[in-house]
Amino acid sequence: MKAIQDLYAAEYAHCFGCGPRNAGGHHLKSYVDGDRTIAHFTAEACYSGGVPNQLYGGMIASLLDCHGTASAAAFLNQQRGRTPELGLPRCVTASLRIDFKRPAPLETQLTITGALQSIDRRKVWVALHLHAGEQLCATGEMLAIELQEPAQS
Ligand SMILES: CCCCCCCCCCCCCCCC(=O)SCCNC(=O)CCNC(=O)[C@H](O)C(C)(C)COP(=O)(O)OP(=O)(O)OC[C@H]1O[C@@H](n2cnc3c(N)ncnc32)[C@H](O)[C@@H]1OP(=O)(O)O
Repeated sequence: MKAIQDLYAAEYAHCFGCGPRNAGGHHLKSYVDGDRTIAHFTAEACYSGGVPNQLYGGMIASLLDCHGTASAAAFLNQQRGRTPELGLPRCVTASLRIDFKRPAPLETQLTITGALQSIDRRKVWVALHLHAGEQLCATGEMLAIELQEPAQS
């Protein structure tokens, strides 16, 4: 199965967190998994927060950010009855609220999931969870917005 990010058009595939065409990026890969989305990521030791073996919060935000917009694009596609191969809507983050519940460990596989909360035209609300094993480390609530097509001249 292809990752959602691998279906982004080439000109929109440069995101630092998940763009396949960003050689220096993190290349997060998100997948549709039934009625939710899922991604896995293992952070190297250099992404430490101030406390030993604690992942930097900005990296947690990055993971939720990229997984959330990919999820929003997939959920919009599903609502419209389109298959991803026909192209994905271009969704960006308008707002992202994060609760840091427990420290997330370094060099350990993390699991990020997304669930659709609601869709109102171009606006998609996604609930996000980040786990290390059974431990819930962070939750997020995202509003992603589909970009409008540029006006034709
Ligand atoms: C051309 C280049 C394209 C590139 C496309 C690539 C896409 C595929 C690759 C994705 C790769 C992964 C990406 C990782 C995730 C990021 O990191 S994305 C980067 C971080 N995010 C940004 O830079 C977004 C910056 N903000 C914006 O560009 C604009 O504010 C937005 C979000 C596009 C919205 O602008 P707009 O289209 O003019 O929409 P606007 O009319 O202001 O608002 C529409 C509706 O949303 C509501 N709304 C807007 N903002 C908010 C908010 N913050 N809170 C609540 N409601 C809001 C409005 O009230 C309005 O509601 P209604 O009146 O319709 O009920």
